[in-house]
Amino acid sequence: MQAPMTREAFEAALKDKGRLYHIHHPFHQAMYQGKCTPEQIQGWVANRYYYQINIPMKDAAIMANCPDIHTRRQWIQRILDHDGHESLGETLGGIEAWLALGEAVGLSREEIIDQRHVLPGVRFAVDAYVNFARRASWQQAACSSLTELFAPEIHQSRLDTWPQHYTWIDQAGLTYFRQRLSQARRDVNHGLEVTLDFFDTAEKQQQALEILQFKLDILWSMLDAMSMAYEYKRPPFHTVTDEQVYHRGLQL
Ligand SMILES: O=C(O)c1cc(C(=O)O)c2c(n1)C(=O)C(=O)c1cc(C(=O)O)[nH]c1-2
Repeated sequence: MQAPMTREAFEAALKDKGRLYHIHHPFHQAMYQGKCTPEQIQGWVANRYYYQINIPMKDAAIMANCPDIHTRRQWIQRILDHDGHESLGETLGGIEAWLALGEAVGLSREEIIDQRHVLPGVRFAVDAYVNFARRASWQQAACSSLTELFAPEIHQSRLDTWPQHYTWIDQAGLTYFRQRLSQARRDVNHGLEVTLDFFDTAEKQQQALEILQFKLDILWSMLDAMSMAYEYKRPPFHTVTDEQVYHRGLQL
């Protein structure tokens, strides 16, 4: 039987996955180089809204599968961060902050909330994440959140480059990215502890790396769908119609 990696080597192997983070996707690279059109930025914000609103449902699914009171007491903070709560004081709930970002880039709240711009490929990728969290053990689902190891850098790159490249965007709208810097660091410390404790055999460690890859695939696939629509001008059904005919989520 193969010996497990040491805790340090396992952590390093997880962090090495950062090479495949969506910060390296051409859509994001163009964004940081100031090459995105207003339509592309708007498309990205409208589509990412679907990710934002599903994160608290994903976290609620993790909590529903978690019998440990101590973990739940900590995990619930993630839901409050996104949904907003009086205890957060001046801090805006993440979903509300994302809507403010949407307005800052020229979208109406209505067109964000009704999901008319959400591409099917983005929807399927995000849904795969939520469904995974429903089916997996809470430790496996916690592991899938570890892309947040790499998220502070991506939020910072928006704060560093947007004001200079996209002067048409009201800077007050960037609050979401500022708030996530500290929230992501706190979340990931907890997620990492859970992962390093739970995945304690060579086999389990490989599974953890595969779970993290699954999540990296989700993030990359979302941007692939956005590239097709907003960069290559090939949104779904473009050979047939100019209308955004795609469904807005089935309420079953
Ligand atoms: O803007 C980004 O590129 C980005 C990436 C990720 C991520 O790596 O999953 C998250 C976020 N943002 C984010 O804002 C966020 O709240 C968040 C929660 C989670 C998660 O998996 O629980 N990921 C992310």
